[in-house]
Amino acid sequence: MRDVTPTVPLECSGLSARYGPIQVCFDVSLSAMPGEIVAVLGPNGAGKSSLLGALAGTVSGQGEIKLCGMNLAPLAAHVRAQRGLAYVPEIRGNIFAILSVDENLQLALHSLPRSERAAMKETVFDLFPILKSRISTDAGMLSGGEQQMLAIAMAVSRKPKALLLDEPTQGLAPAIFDILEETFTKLSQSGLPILMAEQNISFGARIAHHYLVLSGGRLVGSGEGHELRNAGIIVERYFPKDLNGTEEAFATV
Ligand SMILES: Nc1ncnc2c1ncn2[C@@H]1O[C@H](COP(=O)(O)OP(=O)(O)OP(=O)(O)O)[C@@H](O)[C@H]1O
Repeated sequence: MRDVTPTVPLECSGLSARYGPIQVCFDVSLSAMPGEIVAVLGPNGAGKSSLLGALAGTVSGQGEIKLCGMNLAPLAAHVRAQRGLAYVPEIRGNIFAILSVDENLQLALHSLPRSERAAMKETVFDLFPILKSRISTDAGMLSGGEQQMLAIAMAVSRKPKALLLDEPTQGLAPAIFDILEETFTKLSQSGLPILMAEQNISFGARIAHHYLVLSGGRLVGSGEGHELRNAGIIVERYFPKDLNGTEEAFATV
């Protein structure tokens, strides 16, 4: 009989991450289905960025990583990106400050067939109209929110199969959160799975279908996105001994 099990877009199991001899993530297993937004929550130093880096290939890792059934684990970071795993690092690390918005977008669009580039450019301008009005501005001159929009636009321009977002709201004004919420919701409705590291539980509550909690590099909890509406309960449940410090570490704008 034919196997009709749907292919999971993004999954990993037994994933570790390390910096030289120091291991910082341990035995992490997770998955994101089509159109799902999965938030990875945890305070500073929990290992969220390291986990995303191990998935993207920018941090040394061991374990199984699959993208639509393809084994990514042996592949270098740039090949994982070519295969369709898009990664927006913390602090907009994928944009080039001395290049204009247009030049940055051209770099990302280069991975598409020439015939698809103009339509994709319009798609990203539909997502972020402000970028169209800043087309000739150097990326380094954009506001933090605009830089984040450009970083996401570049990742999306490559028509990825899954999107990794590292703390997309970090350092941004709450007004930008609305734009990001709308964008991530639209992307997920188009079927794109999103794995998002986030310290801001309230932002997670606005968009995540599921959440995972990382502490000390280990997954210690998980649940449905709607549970995040009560951030206090999440903090108390997973970090009861360090409530004050953790409340600060978890922003709840
Ligand atoms: N380049 C590095 N070299 C050595 N250790 C690192 C490096 N980057 C992070 N670490 C350590 O790895 C652990 C996990 O850090 P990581 O940045 O992944 O956590 P995080 O949950 O993303 O925190 P934050 O929200 O502050 O970014 C921490 O103990 C951190 O000090």
